[in-house]
Amino acid sequence: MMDLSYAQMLENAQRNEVVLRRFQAIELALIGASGFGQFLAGIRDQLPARMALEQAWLLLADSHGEVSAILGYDEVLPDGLLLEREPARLVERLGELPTRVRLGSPGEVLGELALDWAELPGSVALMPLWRDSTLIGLVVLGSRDPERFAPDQATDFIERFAAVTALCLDNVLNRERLKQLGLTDPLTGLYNRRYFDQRIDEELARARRHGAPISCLFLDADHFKRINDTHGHVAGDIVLRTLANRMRGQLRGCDVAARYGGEEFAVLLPQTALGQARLVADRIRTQIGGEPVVLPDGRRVPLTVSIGVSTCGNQLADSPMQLLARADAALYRAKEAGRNCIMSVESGAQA
Ligand SMILES: Nc1nc2c(ncn2[C@@H]2O[C@H](COP(=O)(O)OP(=O)(O)OP(=O)(O)O)[C@@H](O)[C@H]2O)c(=O)[nH]1
Repeated sequence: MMDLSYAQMLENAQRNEVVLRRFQAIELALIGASGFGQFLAGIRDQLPARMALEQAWLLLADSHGEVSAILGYDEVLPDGLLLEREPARLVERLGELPTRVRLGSPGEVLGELALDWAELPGSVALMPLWRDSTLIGLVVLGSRDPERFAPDQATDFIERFAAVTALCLDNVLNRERLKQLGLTDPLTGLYNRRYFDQRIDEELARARRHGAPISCLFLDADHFKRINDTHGHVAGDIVLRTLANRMRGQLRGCDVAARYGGEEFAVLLPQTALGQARLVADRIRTQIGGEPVVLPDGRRVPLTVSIGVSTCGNQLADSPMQLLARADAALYRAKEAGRNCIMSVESGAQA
C-alpha cells in the first residue's frame, strides 16, 4: 500500500515536472520576445505545439484603440489575435470578471464569448491576464479532448503562467509604445541615446533624493571596424545585436541600457556603488567575450568589449554630463590598456 502511494506520488511529481518544464520553455520565449509579433507567435504557435493543444487565442483589451494604434493594426488582425475596444463587454459575455483561471467546456468557461474556432474544442482553459488590478487581456486555450481541461483540476501552473504572460505582454506593449515614440534603437531593441539622456537626468535626481549611489557603464566593441571589414556590414549588424542581447541578459529590470552610438553602448545602474558596478561590468564583458558570435553561414566571429565605469557615490554632486564623461574617459583608458578590460573612476576622481 505504502509502495503504491509512493509510486503514485513519484509519478505525479514526474508528470508535474514535465508540465512545468514545458511552461518554462514557453515563458522563456515570451520573456525573450523582442516585439509583439514574436510574443503573439509564442502564444498562438508555440504554446499549442508544446502543450499538445489544438488552438490558442489572445484577446487584448483595447480601450480607446490604444493597442491597435501602438501595434499599427487597422482592420486586419493577425491570426490568433482579437482586440476588444470595450473591455467591459468581455466581462459581460463571460458572465463575470475572470479573476482566476477557468477550465471546462467552451460553454461553461467562455459564456457568450465567441471565438472563430477552426474546430469547436472539447474543453478550454481561460487565462485572465492582470496587471496592476487591470484586466489587460485573456488567453484561451482549446483542446479537442473534452477531459483535458476540467473544472476540478489544479490550476497552479496555469495561474503562474498567466501571471508571467501578463508581465511579458505588458513589457512587450511598453516596448512597442517606445518604438513608436522613437525611443528605441531598431537594430538592437535597446533604448536610444535620446531616451538615455532623458533618463540619466531623472535617475540622477532620484539618486540624489534617496542618497543612493548610481553607476554608469560605457561599453565599446573592440576592433569593430575590423569585424565589418572582414565579414561585411550585415554580419557587423548581427554582431551588434548579439552583443546587445548578451549584455541585456546580465542586467536588472531597473537598469537602463542604450545604444549610445554606432558600436558604443551606455548603461545606467541605479542604486549601484562602484564595486558592484565593476562586478556587473565584468559579467557583461565575460558574457560577451565568452563565445564567438556564430553567423548564419556558420562563420565564427570573436568579439570582445572594453568598458568604462563611473559612479556617483556619497556626495552625488555630479551632473549627468560629468558621470558620462568619466565613464567615457575610463573607457578610453580601457582601450589604451589593451582592450577586453574594465577601467573605473569614482566620483570626484580623475579618470
Ligand atoms: N555593421 C555596423 N557597423 C557599424 C555601425 N555603426 C558603426 N559601425 C562601424 O563601427 C566601426 C567603429 O570603428 P572605430 O571607431 O574605428 O573603432 P574600432 O574598430 O571598434 O576599434 P576600437 O574601438 O579602438 O577597439 C566603424 O567601422 C563603423 O562603420 C552599425 O550600425 N552597423
